[in-house]
Amino acid sequence: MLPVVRRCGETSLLKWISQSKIYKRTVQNHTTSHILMRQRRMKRFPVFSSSKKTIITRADKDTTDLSEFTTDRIRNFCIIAHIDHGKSTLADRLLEMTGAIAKSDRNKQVLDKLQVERDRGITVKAQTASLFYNHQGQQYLLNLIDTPGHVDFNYEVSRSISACQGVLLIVDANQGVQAQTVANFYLAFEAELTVIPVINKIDLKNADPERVGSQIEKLFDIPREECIKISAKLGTNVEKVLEAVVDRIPPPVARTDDPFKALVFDSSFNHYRGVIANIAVFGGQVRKGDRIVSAHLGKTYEVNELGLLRPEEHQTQGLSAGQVGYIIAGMKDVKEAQIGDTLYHREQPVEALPGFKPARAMVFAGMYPMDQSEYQGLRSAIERLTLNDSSVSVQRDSSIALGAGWRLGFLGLLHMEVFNQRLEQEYNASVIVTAPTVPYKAILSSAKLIKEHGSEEITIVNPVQFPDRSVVSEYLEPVVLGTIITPDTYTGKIISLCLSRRAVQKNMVYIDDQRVMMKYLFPLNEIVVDFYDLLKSLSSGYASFDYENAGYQSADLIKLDILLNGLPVEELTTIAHKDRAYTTGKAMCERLQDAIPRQMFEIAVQAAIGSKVIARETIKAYRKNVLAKCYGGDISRKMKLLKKQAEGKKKMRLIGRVEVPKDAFINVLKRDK
Ligand SMILES: Nc1nc2c(ncn2[C@@H]2O[C@H](COP(=O)(O)OP(=O)(O)OP(=O)(O)O)[C@@H](O)[C@H]2O)c(=O)[nH]1
Repeated sequence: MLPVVRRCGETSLLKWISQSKIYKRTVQNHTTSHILMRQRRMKRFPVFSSSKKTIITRADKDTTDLSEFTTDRIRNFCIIAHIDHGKSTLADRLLEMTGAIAKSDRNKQVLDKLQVERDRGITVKAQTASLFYNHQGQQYLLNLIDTPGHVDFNYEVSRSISACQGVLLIVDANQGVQAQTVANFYLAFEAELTVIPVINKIDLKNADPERVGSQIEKLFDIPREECIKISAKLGTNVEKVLEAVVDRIPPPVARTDDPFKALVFDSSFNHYRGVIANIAVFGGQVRKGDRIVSAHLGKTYEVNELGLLRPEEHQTQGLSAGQVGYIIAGMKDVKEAQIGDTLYHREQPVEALPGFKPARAMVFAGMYPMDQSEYQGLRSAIERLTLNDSSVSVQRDSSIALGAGWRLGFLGLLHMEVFNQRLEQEYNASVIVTAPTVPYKAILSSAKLIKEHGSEEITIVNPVQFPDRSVVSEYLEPVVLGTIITPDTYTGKIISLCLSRRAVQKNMVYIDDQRVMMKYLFPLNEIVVDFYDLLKSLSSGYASFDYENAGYQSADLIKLDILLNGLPVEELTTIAHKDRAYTTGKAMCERLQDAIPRQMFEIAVQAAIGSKVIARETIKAYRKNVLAKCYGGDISRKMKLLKKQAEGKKKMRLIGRVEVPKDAFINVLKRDK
């Protein structure tokens, strides 16, 4: 079916937005003019005068007393944007201008602290930094949270938003509004935060801030005059951003004379100091030596240390209502101070804050230690890392080939890779990761099974547990609503790509005279592995993509078994759409053929649906005589070679008589899509 393309003016675009799912979910009782009204209520902002003198000071380093910062002198905000639009660069510049970091640290992206962030050049973890800023003779405490841009780390953005009253929405002056700009805007909008649009990279040759300003006006109903045009790299107009933060973002609503109440919005584990919790104080105050309780476990702790993050830890005498900082209270176990927990004074219990909605895993994979003797070490590494990344779900699992391990749920494939890399870099733990799968569902028809599971509907996160067709009335696959924004020259190619992924077009509109926004309903399985890379390469990097959950749809699914000489290999079992069964099966057989060394007998590698074989490769017989290498009669050399061969065999998994090297086997698993 041919897509309907509309060039639309503001009214039709707004109409379209109002019909879209994201909009409905977000603003059921609002109209876009509410954004305007809300922004106008904060109407202390319209004039930006570059002649306004800004005095920037550095706070006293060691004896910081925050008592002068009553809530009206505090602003909490986060920086949100599409990937690479310059969040971290702007954050650096703000830190530099307010004296939190030295000028010599320019462009070092100090808030990207993790090794994985520096290696990949992306932010994966939200980072907090407190700035002292003198505006019109008044000293302000600004708490900034720099957030990741990639869709896989959206959970970080939504958590950060809960500690803020406003956001800086950064848009690249050349690329314009992109898919994650839209998604992040709605996250802020849903939380009723003040949005300050900032058009960045105006120094670029192809920058077109006017066009971007009109996109922002059309899509978000924010008057274009409210956009601040900056170059974070060169520092141009960044001062205006600081002024706008103070003028436009409302102070937090919190009272110092209420009982102490704080939300743990982030948490990490330090080997020597235990749990370090990042908190937003919603009421009252807390000081060193206070006895506080964690609502989650009901345990009492003594506050050993607290302070601001600037972005390094900077001890203070206390933290009070509206402030954001860190706290260390002798929590030694990762189960303490969970993200979303509420802290309060032992003598003044309060009702717990609502916390966070758990993240919904999009991709599941098995994770196993390389050797079972490393199981305990890996368990504690996973526990500590999930404290810092609470969007990962963990369930114990075991496999015949790989032993005891876990089934982990991630928000996407990049998230899975980053978690794996962090395990290696931060905990020195090397792991085996199995093929990723999306969470399918089945509606059971067998009364016996329904009784066993306690419900008609089951979720399948491990392909081995895929129930047979004979006991199922319907299989369901997860679907997502994808947003693609692209220059219109690439629409033809992108539509073909989407159709090849079983996607159904929902909408297509022009957001300006060259750029198109398309909405497609995708089976999640079709985009999880390589869709984003393909989209980028066929649009020369210009198209952007974001998606949100859109529930489940009925699907013709099958379980695909891989057999070695007739015996099924449990770990290679996958769930596939019926139309994809042959290509997936054939590709896996071919890879397995390459991965298994020849043995003394012929090996049949087969892909099968039930008892029906759909693809086959053969590994020819071969005799590997290690001793043939030994001419002469050196017995010690012969023994060494035999020992080496025996050690090699230990790393083999036996399937029937077939020896499969463990690592080769995993390589097949990893690339089964
Ligand atoms: N020319 C120019 N380049 C900029 C400007 N701001 C940022 N950049 C560059 O854009 C790239 C991305 O900047 P980042 O600050 O890492 O972007 P980000 O939004 O934090 O990226 P993620 O955290 O990965 O989403 C870097 O190469 C920056 O040097 C600017 O004002 N002008």
